[in-house]
Amino acid sequence: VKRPHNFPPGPRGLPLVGYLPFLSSWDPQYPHRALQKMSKVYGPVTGFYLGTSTMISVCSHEAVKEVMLNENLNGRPHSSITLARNFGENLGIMFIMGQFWQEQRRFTMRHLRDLGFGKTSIEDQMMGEVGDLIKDIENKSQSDKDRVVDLKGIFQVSVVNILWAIIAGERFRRDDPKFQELLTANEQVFRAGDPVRGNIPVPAFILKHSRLVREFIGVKSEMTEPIKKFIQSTIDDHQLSNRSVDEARDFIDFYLNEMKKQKAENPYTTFTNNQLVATITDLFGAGAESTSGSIGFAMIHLIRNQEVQRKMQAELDQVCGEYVPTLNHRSSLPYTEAVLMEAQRCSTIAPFVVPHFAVKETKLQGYTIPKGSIVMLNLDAVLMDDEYWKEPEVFRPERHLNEDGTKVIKSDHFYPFGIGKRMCLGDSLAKNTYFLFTAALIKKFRFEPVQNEPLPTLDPINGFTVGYSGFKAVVVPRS
Ligand code: HEM
Repeated sequence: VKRPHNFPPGPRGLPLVGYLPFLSSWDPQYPHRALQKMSKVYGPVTGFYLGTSTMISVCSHEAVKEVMLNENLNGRPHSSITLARNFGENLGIMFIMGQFWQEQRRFTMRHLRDLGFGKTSIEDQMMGEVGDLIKDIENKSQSDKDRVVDLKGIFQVSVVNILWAIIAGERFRRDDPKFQELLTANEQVFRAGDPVRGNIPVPAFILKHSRLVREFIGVKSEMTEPIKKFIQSTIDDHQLSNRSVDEARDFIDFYLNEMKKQKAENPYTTFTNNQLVATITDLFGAGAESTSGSIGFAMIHLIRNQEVQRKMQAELDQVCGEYVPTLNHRSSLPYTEAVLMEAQRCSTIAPFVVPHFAVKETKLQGYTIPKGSIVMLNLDAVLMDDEYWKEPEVFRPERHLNEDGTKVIKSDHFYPFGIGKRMCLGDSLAKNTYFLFTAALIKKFRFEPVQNEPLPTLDPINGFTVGYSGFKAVVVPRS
């Protein structure tokens, strides 16, 4: 395949399929590590063909940052997976671009913020969910003679309940089977996807008729059907209640009002029912998996590092006394903050961020990036870069603290939520949720490894984002 002038260095592939058949030879298990190994040979910006698409793999802090801040690289590829998920159209927020994206993202962010994203106004509600989770774990620990608790999937309900209250004004019972089904379906969609192959633009008819191709790129979009149906029925209920802007109590109410207003004024409006369904599918998907995954990985790190757990408990006891940690305590808990940061650094749940796309020909680290290239940002490479982080594989919260441990150091190499205009839209909610749950659990319980069993693994499970493996722990209430 002839490469464009000044294209980044990289391996050559075969006609039609490009480098696709050889990619996994670099690392058969983890695509993000395969591309990191490739960058050691070709440099931090590597270019190759995947199918007929030009693919740019970006593996250094300087280059990743340059992409995130370059508006010409702020598009998203239109993959067959997202089309299959969203009524055959490009909808939602995560996978759209241009003016449509700007308009929808701005509206969504404004209202989610007003409704409590990152605000203490919803803290009571969050603390209610924290309390329920603590009770659930307490009961499970009490009912086992060795106090062993299975912590698989246990954080998801709590996290989604907070998000769902903002979106739809409702919460679920922890044991509601219908809700559990939705969460399982969501998890399956995320775990099935191949983060690199999933971007190849396979024609819809091939995707529809070939199970082999679907499996190869990890399409389980049929699993989003129950989620979409559930979202639609929630929207229908809101339509019936027909609350005006003054009575609006959640995101769906605000969106329906905007739809009504725009329908009367603007024949080309982008505010439609399907767009609302797709936006909520994005928020539900992005919010449920990522935040509960971050809590899960942090808990595994803390079980594997008992000394760190004890130090965190000592700080929590000293600062919060008998109380469960609140957002007000947060700035007085530098060690706890450093533990949370270190878990996000060692086990980022988005090793590939979300794929970016060149909307125009542009330059990156001096190379020419052709219009239409898919740009894979390797956040894991940034957070594990041994030239910046000393012994990056070692879990060491102190690296985020000043010498006497009283202040958190903000490094410009640490951006688990991305930077620039495509940055995570839920970061403020995610940070608060991640802090309140992890800190409360460590304050209330001691988590220990189960005797005679291997330690819970940190090896991530692949997918569009990566997940943690379910794990068990001995959970002992602290007095
Ligand atoms: C610990 C939890 C989370 C992490 C680590 C995380 C991380 C990220 C990252 C790295 C990106 C991509 C940035 C880029 O493309 O350059 C992203 C995008 C996004 N995130 Fe998050 N996220 C988290 C939680 C959430 C939550 C709770 C929500 C929603 C409620 C959310 C909604 C989104 C959306 C909608 C986008 C796409 C934004 C766009 O394309 O304009 N995320 N997130």
